Amino acid sequence: MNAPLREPFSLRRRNLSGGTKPLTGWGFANETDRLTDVLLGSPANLRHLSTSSLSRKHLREAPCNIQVAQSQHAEMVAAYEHFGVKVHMHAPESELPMQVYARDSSVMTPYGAIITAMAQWWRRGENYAAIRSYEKLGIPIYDMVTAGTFEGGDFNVIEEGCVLIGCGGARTQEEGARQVAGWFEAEGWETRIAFIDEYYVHIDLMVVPIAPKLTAVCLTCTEPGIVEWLRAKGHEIIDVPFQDTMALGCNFMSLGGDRVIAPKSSQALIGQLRARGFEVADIDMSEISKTGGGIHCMAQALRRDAA
Ligand SMILES: NC(=O)NCCC[C@H](N)C(=O)O
Repeated sequence: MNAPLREPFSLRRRNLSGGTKPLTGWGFANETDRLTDVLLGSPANLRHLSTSSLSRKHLREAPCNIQVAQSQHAEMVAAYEHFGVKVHMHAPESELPMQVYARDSSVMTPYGAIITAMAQWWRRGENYAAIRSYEKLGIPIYDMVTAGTFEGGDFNVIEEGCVLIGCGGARTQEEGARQVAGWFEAEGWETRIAFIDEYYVHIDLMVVPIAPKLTAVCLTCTEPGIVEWLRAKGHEIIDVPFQDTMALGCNFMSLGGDRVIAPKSSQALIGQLRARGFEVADIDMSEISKTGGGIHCMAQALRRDAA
């Protein structure tokens, strides 16, 4: 495999009128291409905070055992390494209790990274830490969200040149969603905004790509219009039951090449994937997910190679 080609780091690589050139050494066209490099966050400073209805429920009933959560995260890291994926880590900062959710503070695109605009004050510093991470990695910034808030779990590349943007209001605001959509429309992409209830936090709780034209969706909570749109594009859908979805069971990571890292509790999804011949690394994420996110929320794909 060729080493990523270096291009000078910059804070705005985006061509303002569109037509930005894709990076050569980083990024990806499809969320289902072969993952070679992933950016993760350390759980060293993880705290179980009242961040969403989902995390609050566990705070009330049985708060997260942080040590167990950290060992579950280590198992997830080992799974990436087992599959030959190079793991890059944000430098942990003690002031950032949710840095483990590396999906949200930035978004990797074919043109460079977007620095998002976190909604909750205790996560805002993650955006600055992410700029430092990309500088260290030598990955230029495509642009930074300036119109309201936008979180990376709401940027969902459905297929090459097509993005579904979640907008629940509390995390990603419509202003932020429309700013990002506008950038990608200028690049010639198809964009679609999915308005979701803030209870679900981000769109990647309920819609996650598995393989080309194969997408996991929680049909119970996803707008029928979004499901029809996916089907009209020829996507086959694996339905993830509502209860599993609320336990982050639809929040897994496609590694490409029919390989997936998924939470052990998501038995219906795992059964369907194995029946189709997928290799699934199933990891017990039950403790760490009490803090409100899953495997997809914890990962930012930095590079994927097309088959
Ligand atoms: N993409 C995601 O859904 N991320 C999960 C973030 C969980 C974190 N506790 C939060 O509420 O911000």
